[in-house]
Amino acid sequence: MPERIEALDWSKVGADLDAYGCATTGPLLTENECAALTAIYERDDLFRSRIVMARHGFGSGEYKYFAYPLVPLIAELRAAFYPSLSEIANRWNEAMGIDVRYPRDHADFLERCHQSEQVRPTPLILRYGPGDYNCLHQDLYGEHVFPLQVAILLSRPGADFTGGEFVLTEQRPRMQSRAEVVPLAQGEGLVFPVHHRPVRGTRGIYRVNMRHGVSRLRSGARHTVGIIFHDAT
Ligand SMILES: O=C(O)CCC(=O)C(=O)O
Ligand SMILES: [Fe+2]
Repeated sequence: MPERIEALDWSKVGADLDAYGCATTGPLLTENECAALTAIYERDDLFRSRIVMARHGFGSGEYKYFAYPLVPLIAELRAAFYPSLSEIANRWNEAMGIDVRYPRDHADFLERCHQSEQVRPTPLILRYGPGDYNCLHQDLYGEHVFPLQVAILLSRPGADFTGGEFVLTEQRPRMQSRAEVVPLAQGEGLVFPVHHRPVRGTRGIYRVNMRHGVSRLRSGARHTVGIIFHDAT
């Protein structure tokens, strides 16, 4: 996994995040890995909790948070993505005048979370069926926030499901909001901001507020894995 993630075009990921507020990875997980992750959704022993989205007004569908120790593939993805993302996160914080900096090693950042009682793992698998959707939201779970996250589509668009597009919105200060719909292939990842990002305007750099969600599934079943780098209270 570290080799696969190091081999991504990180300068393009950074440039796409700066320009559009998100970046696709291209093929990341194999069909077999996607199928294996989809299948473990049924393994309740691997998860710490199950959320039925409609009960909380989050949309329709459900998700489960992995328990520690994370299954190896998820642990590897989380640790391998983090170092390159931490560079982008630090550059963004500098641009936005935020003095938080992120260590190079995910274990060191988790230590910071754990010292503030953010100890519960946040990686998750989401499952949507016909008519399900995920309302626009931000994955904030406490004081400590790592500002970028990754979602990987496990299902095959057009074959396993239709509809269910990944949607990002950005709310710009005193301007109308902009939406981005991101087509993903099975096994492809998307890097996007948790809550805000810097945008260069005519009068310098400003902060735009970001939300993400999923449009209504027209048919079939859609599974996604979400990798969030801060832990939860
Ligand atoms: O199902 C999706 O594509 C969105 C998942 C999500 O909200 C997340 O990964 O944080
Ligand atoms: Fe999310």
